Amino acid sequence: MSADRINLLRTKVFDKSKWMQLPRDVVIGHDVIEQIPTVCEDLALGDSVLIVSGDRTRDVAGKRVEALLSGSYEIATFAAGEDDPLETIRKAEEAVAEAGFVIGVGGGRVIDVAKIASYNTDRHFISIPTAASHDGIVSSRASVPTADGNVSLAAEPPIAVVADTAVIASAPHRLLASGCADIIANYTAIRDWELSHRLRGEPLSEYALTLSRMTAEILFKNADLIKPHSEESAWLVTKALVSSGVAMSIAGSSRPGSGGEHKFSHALEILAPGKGLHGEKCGIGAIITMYLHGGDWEGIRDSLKKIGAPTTPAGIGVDDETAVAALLAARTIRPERFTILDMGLTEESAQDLVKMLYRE
Ligand SMILES: NC(=O)C1=CN([C@@H]2O[C@H](COP(=O)(O)OP(=O)(O)OC[C@H]3O[C@@H](n4cnc5c(N)ncnc54)[C@H](O)[C@@H]3O)[C@@H](O)[C@H]2O)C=CC1
Ligand SMILES: O=C(CO)COP(=O)(O)O
Ligand SMILES: [Zn+2]
Repeated sequence: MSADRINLLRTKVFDKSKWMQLPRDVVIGHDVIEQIPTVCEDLALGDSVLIVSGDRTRDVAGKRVEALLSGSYEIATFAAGEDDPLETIRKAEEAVAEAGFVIGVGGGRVIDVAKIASYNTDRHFISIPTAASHDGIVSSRASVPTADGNVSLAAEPPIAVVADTAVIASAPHRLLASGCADIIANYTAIRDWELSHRLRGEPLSEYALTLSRMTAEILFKNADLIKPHSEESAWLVTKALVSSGVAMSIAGSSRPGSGGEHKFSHALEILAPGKGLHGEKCGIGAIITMYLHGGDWEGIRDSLKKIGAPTTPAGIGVDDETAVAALLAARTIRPERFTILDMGLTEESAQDLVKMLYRE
C-alpha cells in the first residue's frame, strides 16, 4: 500500500470521534428511593435542587424525595401540569434559575419536562421514574406533543437514574405493559435500521443494534413473567428500558429503538390525539412492520397479548380507517428516517394489512 494511501486511512481512522453520554449512577430495586440523598452526595451536584413532579406523581413519590433531601438541600418544587407542554417547559426553566440541579419524579411527560429544562439551563438532571412506560426515562431525547404532532427535542441525559421497583410496581399495569411494548418494538426498529443501511448507506452501529436486539429478546423470552403489580416484573422491564436507553446513547440517536412503528405512533398522535400510550401504539405498529419485513409478526402479537398490551387499533379506541391513515402518514413523519413504511405502501395494501393483521 502506498504511503499516501496509508496516510489517508490513518486520517480517516483518527478523524472518527464519538461522544456518548451515559448515566453515571443507575440504582434499581426495592425502596432505592431512600438512596437519593447518597446518590446526590456521591455526584456532588451542589446544595440546591428543583424537584419536578406531576399532580399525581408528587403524591406517589415526589413528596418522599422532598422529605429525604430536606435538611441537606435547599429545595424548590415545580408542578408540571397537563396544560400546554411548551409553556410548562418554559415555566420549569424559570423555576430552575435558583437551583444547582434538577430531579424529575414521574412518568414520561414529567421526566421530559425536567430533562428539557435541565438541558436549556445547563443543569445536571436525575431521573426518578414512577412508571416503566417507555425508554425515554433514560435517554437524552425528549418527545413533546404539539399541535403539529410530537417533536423530538434535545434534552439532558440523566446523570443518575433511581428506579424504585416498589413505586413502579404500584403504578397501573397498563404503564408497565406499554414499556414492554416499547422494548418489543426494538425488533422492528432495528430491522428498519438495517434496511436503511443496506438501501441508503445509513451508518449503523453494530454495538447499539446488538444491545437493542438483545434487550428485546430478553423481554420477549420472559413475557410470561410480566405480571401486574409484581416487583420482579418492574425490575425486568426497568432494566430493559435502561439497556435500551444505553443503546440509543451509543448510537447517538433513537434509531436503535425507533423505526416505522414509532412513525406510525407519532402519526396517531396527530390523527387520534390522546388515544393510547406511547408504547401501546408502537407495539400495535410493530405487528404490521414486522409482517412487512417478513418476520415473526405473530410472535410480536402473542407476546404483547401475554404482557397485557393492546394488539389492535380498536384496543386503544382507534378505528381501522384512522389506523390506515396513520400507516400512510408515517412517511411524512421524520422523512429522513427511512423505514419499511417508506417503501411505497398503498392505501389498498394498508387497508388489507389492517383487516388481516388486526383481527382479535
Ligand atoms: N423522551 C422520550 O424519548 C420519549 C418521550 N415520550 C413522551 O412521554 C410522555 C408519555 O409518557 P407516559 O409515561 O406514557 O405517560 P404520562 O407521563 O402521561 O403518564 C401517564 C399517567 O400515569 C400516571 N402515573 C405515572 N406514574 C404513576 C404511578 N406510580 N402511580 C399512579 N399513576 C402514575 C401519570 O400521573 C399520568 O397520569 C409523552 O409526553 C410522550 O411524548 C414518549 C416516548 C419517548
Ligand atoms: O420512543 C423512543 C424510543 O423508544 C424515541 O423515539 P422518537 O425518536 O421516535 O421520539
Ligand atoms: Zn418509544
